[in-house]
Amino acid sequence: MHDRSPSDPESSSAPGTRRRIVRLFTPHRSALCLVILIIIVYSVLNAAVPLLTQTVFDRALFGPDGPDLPLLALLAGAAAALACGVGALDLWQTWLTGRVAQRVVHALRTEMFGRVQRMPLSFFATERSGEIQARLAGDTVQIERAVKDTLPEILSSVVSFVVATGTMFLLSPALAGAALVLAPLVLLVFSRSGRALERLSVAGQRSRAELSSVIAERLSPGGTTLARVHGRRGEEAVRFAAESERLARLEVRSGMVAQWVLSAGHVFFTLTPYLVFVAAGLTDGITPGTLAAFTVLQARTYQPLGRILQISTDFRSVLGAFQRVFGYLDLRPEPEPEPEREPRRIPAHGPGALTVREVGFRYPGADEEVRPALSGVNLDIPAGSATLLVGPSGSGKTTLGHLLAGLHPPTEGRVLLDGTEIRAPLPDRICIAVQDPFLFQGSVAENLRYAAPDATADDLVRVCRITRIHDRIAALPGGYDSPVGERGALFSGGERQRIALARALLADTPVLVLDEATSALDPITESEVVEAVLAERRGRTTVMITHRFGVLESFDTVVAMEGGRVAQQGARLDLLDDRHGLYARMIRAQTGAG
Ligand SMILES: Nc1ncnc2c1ncn2[C@@H]1O[C@H](COP(=O)(O)OP(=O)(O)OP(=O)(O)O)[C@@H](O)[C@H]1O
Repeated sequence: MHDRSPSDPESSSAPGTRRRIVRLFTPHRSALCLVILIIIVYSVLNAAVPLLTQTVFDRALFGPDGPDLPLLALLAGAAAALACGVGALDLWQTWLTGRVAQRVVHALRTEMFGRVQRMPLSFFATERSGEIQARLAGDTVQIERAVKDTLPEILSSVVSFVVATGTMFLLSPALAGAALVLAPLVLLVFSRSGRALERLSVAGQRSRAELSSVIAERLSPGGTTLARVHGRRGEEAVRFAAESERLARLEVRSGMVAQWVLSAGHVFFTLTPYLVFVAAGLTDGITPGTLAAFTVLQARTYQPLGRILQISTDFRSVLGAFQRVFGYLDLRPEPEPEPEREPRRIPAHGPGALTVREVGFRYPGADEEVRPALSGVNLDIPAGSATLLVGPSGSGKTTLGHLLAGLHPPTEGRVLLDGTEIRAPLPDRICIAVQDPFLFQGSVAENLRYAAPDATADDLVRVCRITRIHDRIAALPGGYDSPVGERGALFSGGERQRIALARALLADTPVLVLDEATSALDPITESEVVEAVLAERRGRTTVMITHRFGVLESFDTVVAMEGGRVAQQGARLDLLDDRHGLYARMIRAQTGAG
């Protein structure tokens, strides 16, 4: 059940991770040094509290001349001032660490987003659903908490431990020795259980990622419909419950290990005062105040010790989160297209001419034994022409359409627009409308204006009239401001396609590729829409990939593909005359003509 993501870390302790984390924080070193300084001062001020307690006991309450109330009042004032100082430092440190945490995580999040955004389309086809979400949202939150809460806590615990131990030795080395005699045993217990907790936490992290992946995929509209249609809701629920139970068992086990550590710590903590009392009995000159101060100080040694070991376990699981984040930062996105050095040359035959030369394409990771999706493709599509791209299923039409739109660079050969090579999408020059279009949560107008933010209301109406969707939108209570729902769920498949096609027209590019962009329409509406798109094309090169080409008569040229190659290319009527050619055979099969 646990599929690995292509960018999963091999292990949470791969070398280099710690160095990269340090580099991440280097720009914030002054803020972090200040945090360390504040924590030291804070801990030293905190350590003064037991000394005040000692003075309260030995001088103000049980001094040689009896209770000294003015001194008690003075000590109370000092305690209040200390508490205020400690509180102010705490605030300052929280603000500083919060700011560093937010800046680091913001930088990581935005860099990851940018990288993933620029990944080839094949990455999104193979990456587990929910994984991107888990890394960008989940892992970064874990890192943020570690920096904001855990890092100051570990620092203050170390300083508290050192200061408290130092104070104990200052007050009485003999009692300090007795108080710390069990410390090595505590260390041993904590480090053993720390390793067990780490293993459990890594397994828990995996299980949570799996759960979020199942939720994202199986509770999507498509996932739930599929489960209902095939009556698999029960199995889905069982699968989810099994993983959830696994996580629950892991959580119980790690809770038990943590509790075992706490209980062991409690035993040591209960025993230690008696060891100190025994040492006090054997040592001369120990006052009740010193003993009272020791009681407070002991808590300040064992508690931070426990926290340090507990937190170091959390830190090890944060290392895993860092590794997963670094895994995405190491992704190799598609290279950005090089900026043009010279202004684009408009060739004599006008803008929008497509040329395909000896193009081959193999999908990343595709088996070398299997034939490539495209091979040896040569095409000349004149500017302003209307071309039908047809062929059997799997013949490479969509792949070629994607190459024309610059969505994939070819693995062999070149695709050119007006003599310039296309290796990346050119939003001002080429637009593609696809079979399963994406509408985002928002209004119809917002979805349309994604292609042209400055489009006027009249522009929206114009393109929607061409794609025969205006009347439907206008009839809605909110008109063009009506919501489209999750992925356009408030519209039918054919309506979604028509809105998306209108959006593509609004981009007003010299080249438009329609990849089965009207496949969900009834044949009559489809031919109406396609004819209108062609009639309004005003010199736009239009390439249409379709299986239902029998009724489309306004196209001047046809390209017929078979097995990743161009089988036929020419004027539509000429290809119709070639009775044994692929196009004529497909037309006959479609229309049932003899
Ligand atoms: N993302 C992908 N990864 C690997 N192989 C792919 C991928 N997409 C398509 N292919 C393969 O490439 C070949 C061409 O597919 P393509 O989608 O271009 O065909 P098509 O002619 O558009 O088919 P259809 O008419 O069924 O839409 C097919 O063999 C297909 O299995």
